[in-house]
Amino acid sequence: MAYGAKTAVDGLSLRVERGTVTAVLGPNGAGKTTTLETCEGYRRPQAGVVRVLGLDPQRQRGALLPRIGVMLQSGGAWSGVRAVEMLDHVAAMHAHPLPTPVLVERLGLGDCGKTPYRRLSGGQQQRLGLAMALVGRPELVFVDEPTAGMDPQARRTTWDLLEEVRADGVTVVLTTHHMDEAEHLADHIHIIDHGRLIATGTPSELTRGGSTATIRLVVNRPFPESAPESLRTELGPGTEIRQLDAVSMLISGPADPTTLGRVSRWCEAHDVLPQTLTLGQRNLEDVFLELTGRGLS
Ligand SMILES: Nc1ncnc2c1ncn2[C@@H]1O[C@H](COP(=O)(O)OP(=O)(O)OP(=O)(O)O)[C@@H](O)[C@H]1O
Repeated sequence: MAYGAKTAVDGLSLRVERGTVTAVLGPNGAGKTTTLETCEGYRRPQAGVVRVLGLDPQRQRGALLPRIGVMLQSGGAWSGVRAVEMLDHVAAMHAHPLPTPVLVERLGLGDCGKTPYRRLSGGQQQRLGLAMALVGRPELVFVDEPTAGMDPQARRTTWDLLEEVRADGVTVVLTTHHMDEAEHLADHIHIIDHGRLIATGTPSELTRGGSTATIRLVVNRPFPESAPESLRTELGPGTEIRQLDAVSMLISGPADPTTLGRVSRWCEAHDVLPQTLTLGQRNLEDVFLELTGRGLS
C-alpha cells in the first residue's frame, strides 16, 4: 500500500486464526492503520491479496460489512450527535443488534449518554467507538488503538470487554503501540515497522529469551563515553548492550548467576551508583529494541 510515492505497507503477509485476539504492534507510522483499513475495504491495495472471512473486502464489501465490526482510530460519529443516539443509530442498521443499554452500562457510557460527540473526552469517544463496533454482533472486529487516550481504569474495562468478546467466539484484530496491551490481550502478535513484518508469534514465543537474560541498569549520573565498550569487555562474549539514554542501559547476556555481580562490580569501578539494577525476562519492548535498535514509542 502506498500513498503517492510513500510506501506505507510493504509485502506484509499475515494470517489471523478465528476466535483469537491478534495484535498488530508497531511504533507510530509503522503502517498499522493502513493495514487495518485495507482489510476493512477502505483502501485498495496496489498489489497483493486480501481476504477477510474468505471475502474480498473490495469486491464483496456488501457481504462482508454485516459480518465485521470496525472501531476507527478517531471519528466515526457526527460532531453534534449524542453518544447514545449514535449507538442506537448504528444498532438500527444491523439485523440482530445487541441491546444498547447493556453496552452503555458495560462501557460506562451512561453518564455521558446525552453528551454531544464533540464534547466527549478522548477516552469516552474511544469507548463509544468500541460500542459501535460491537453492537452488530460481528464475527470479526477490527479495533484501531482501542485504549488511546483512556485513563487506567477505562483501559482495564476495555481490556476486560475485549476478553469477553473473544470468549464469545469473536475474532479480534487490534492495533496498538503499547506492548503491555499486546502482551496482556493477544494470542498472537505481529510486530511491524516501516510497513514490514519484523517478528511474529505468541507473546511467550516472542519474549522467550532461551538462555538470555535482560538486565536494566539505571545509574545516578551519566555513563562515561566508553561505558558500553568497557561493560562488554567486563561481561564477555555473547553480551549485547544498548544505551537507552545518558543514564540507562539494557544488557542482554547469558542468564548465569555471575552477570549481575559483574555489572555491579563495573559500576563500582566506574564510580556510578546503580539506582535500578534488575534482571528479568525480556519483554516486547526489548524484542523491538533488539530488532530495530529503537524503542517502540
Ligand atoms: N492519507 C495518507 N496520505 C499520505 N501518507 C499517509 C496517509 N496515511 C498514512 N500515511 C503515511 O503512511 C505511513 C503509515 O501510516 P499508518 O497510519 O498506517 O501508521 P500507524 O502504524 O497506524 O501509525 P499510528 O500509530 O501513528 O496511527 C506513515 O508514514 C504515514 O505518514
